[in-house]
Amino acid sequence: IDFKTTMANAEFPSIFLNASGVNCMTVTEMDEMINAACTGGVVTKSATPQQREGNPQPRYYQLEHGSINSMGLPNEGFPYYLDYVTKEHAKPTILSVAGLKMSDNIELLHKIQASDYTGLTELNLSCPNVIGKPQVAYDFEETDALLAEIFSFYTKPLGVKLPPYFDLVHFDQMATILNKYPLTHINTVNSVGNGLWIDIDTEKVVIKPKQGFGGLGGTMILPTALANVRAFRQRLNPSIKIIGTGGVTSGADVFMHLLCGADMVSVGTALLHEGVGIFQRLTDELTTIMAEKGYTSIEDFRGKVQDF
Ligand SMILES: O=C(O)c1[nH]c(=O)[nH]c(=O)c1I
Repeated sequence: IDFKTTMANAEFPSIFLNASGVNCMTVTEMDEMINAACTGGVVTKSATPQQREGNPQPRYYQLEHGSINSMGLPNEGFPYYLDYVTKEHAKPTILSVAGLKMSDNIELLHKIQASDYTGLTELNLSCPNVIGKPQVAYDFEETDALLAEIFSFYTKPLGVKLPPYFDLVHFDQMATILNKYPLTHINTVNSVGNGLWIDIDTEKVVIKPKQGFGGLGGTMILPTALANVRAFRQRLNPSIKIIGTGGVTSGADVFMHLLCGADMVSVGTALLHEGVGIFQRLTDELTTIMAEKGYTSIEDFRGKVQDF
């Protein structure tokens, strides 16, 4: 079965991507993603104007059913990633950017607009771990104003990375804003912000930054991720594609994201845990499920989850 898909001007040989932040910090990691079997391409670590060390360690911790992180946007800096994505690669790239303030985002997108890069860009509106900075995408007015400013000059393919929402009215309000703009895609969900975990032997939190508060990923956020994929698929213009992210560890999880309407699926926590071999496993497991059900194409079931 062929899992290739197209978003904007990019043909992805597979529906699978890394979740930004995992396996995408350096050229070595990004090349590994591109060269791995069954990947569609690579999403870069969210880039800030300058290189950043990020938060003090430990800043990532693997839990029994997922992960918690407060990385603090460590990255090699925008020029590093723009240079990488502007080069020729065997598969498409998505350049993720995350300003620390509105003017950063505008500045970064002006630079991409002026650059030779013609691929997809993803504006991360949902980093939960920059100390003192609220997530832009939880401020509807700011998000609307930012997108209005960006699309007054930006003409290249652009998507946004969204945090999870937990209120149906918020889905309505955010979708109404997003539908105003010629976005290529949304990527939903980012980590579930500001969870907390404790080691009861030491009675200490498990990560150092932010008194142990960090974004949650992995299996435990799959129901939240599925709800966000379905809610936005129901509300967004069909022209806006969806990368489903959150909680994927098996072919069955991929199948559920696709039933909710995802066009592509990205993997974070499980990729960090298993390595890039996971994409062959997810492909094999999804293929088995489809064969058992008599599906020959993803389009036979994508977005067709049934109400009870
Ligand atoms: O702490 C991070 O670097 C981070 N961590 C996340 O879980 N999501 C994000 O978008 C980011 I930029």
